[in-house]
Amino acid sequence: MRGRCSWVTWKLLHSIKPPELSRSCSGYVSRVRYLMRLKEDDEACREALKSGSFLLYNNLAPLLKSNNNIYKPAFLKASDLETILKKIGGDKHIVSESVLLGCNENGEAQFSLDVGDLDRSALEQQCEGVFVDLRKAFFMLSGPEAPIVTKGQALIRWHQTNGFCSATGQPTVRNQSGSHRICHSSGITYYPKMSPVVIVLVSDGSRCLLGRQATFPPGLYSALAGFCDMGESVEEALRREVAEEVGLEVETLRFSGSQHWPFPQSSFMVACHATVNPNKTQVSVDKAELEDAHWFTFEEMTEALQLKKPPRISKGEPPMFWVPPSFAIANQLIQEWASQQQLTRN
Ligand SMILES: NC(=O)c1ccc[n+]([C@@H]2O[C@H](COP(=O)([O-])OP(=O)(O)OC[C@H]3O[C@@H](n4cnc5c(N)ncnc54)[C@H](O)[C@@H]3O)[C@@H](O)[C@H]2O)c1
Ligand SMILES: [Mg+2]
Repeated sequence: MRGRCSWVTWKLLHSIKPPELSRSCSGYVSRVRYLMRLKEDDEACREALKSGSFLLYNNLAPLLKSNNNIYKPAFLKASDLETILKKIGGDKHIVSESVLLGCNENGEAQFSLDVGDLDRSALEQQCEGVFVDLRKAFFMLSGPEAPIVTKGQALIRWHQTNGFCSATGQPTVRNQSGSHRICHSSGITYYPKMSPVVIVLVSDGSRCLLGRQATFPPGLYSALAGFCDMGESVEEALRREVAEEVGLEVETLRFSGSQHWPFPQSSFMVACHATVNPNKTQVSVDKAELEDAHWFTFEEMTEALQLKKPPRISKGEPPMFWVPPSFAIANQLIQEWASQQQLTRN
């Protein structure tokens, strides 16, 4: 039986108008509710495709546009996309393969679309943009724009790799927004997935601990990170990862923030600060996981934070120490630690 509360909710959902028409809600609330509707209502989403904007990808590389060397994601209006597809001989129906990304400040739906089957350079020319590998794109985009670009890539990748039901082997079918896929044979609904990862900056009070994997670029050290095991809490995963990777026991931990991380598959990074007993700081590195880990001083960290790009490698010289750039949550942890140290030193 439908209770009063759910009936009211149902009425609300079905009377939602695009944000610009709904004056009673704050901009944010009306945008969220509009998106909520587009996610589940195929007809409304098909309608939004006609007036939305599109971020194109070529084999997962996003299209960026430069204005005076400032790069931005190159969102195209629906009508412009149609014109461009016509010019390069692309099928206009591929637009329906777009995945719903979000809703911009003007209340327009945003979509991501991989056009890997079309002529890359013809598209770049028509769109006056360039397809850039996502890792490189991170260095070219300003902070606030990076998340929508990674979200678009993550959703496209998820659809590309979830075309079949893992129980029956039958094809799965997406809804219009791409918010889920269903196997009609088993009835299983699949939703885009992220793996939870803890990332932790360990401090002994005056130094912080960073590690590097053998696959990292030369000289790069980062906060310790690890995937959560099934059934673990964030706190348990964090204690375990620190013990496994560097042989230390965490005494306290404090939540800092979180981030979606697209590499290599989508992870949900939960970032924390942790402390160890300053008398028990002897590191024993698990060489299967890390190539090296050691304690860094405040001065070393401050210097590394000044570098805004990966340093050049000079032949014969040892690689210069650097830390993840500002788009990585590891950088946020390091910045916070350095500010805290600065306060205690003043
Ligand atoms: N955004 C950032 O600032 C930042 C910084 C550091 C690391 N990271 C990311 O954190 C993630 C985890 O770090 P890590 O590599 O040290 O983890 P880790 O220490 O758990 O070691 C990785 C290993 O864990 C195993 N594993 C267990 N569950 C897994 C799963 N769901 N997916 C993949 N492998 C799984 C695999 O054997 C893999 O080789 C990496 O993807 C890395 O890119 C992000
Ligand atoms: Mg690790």
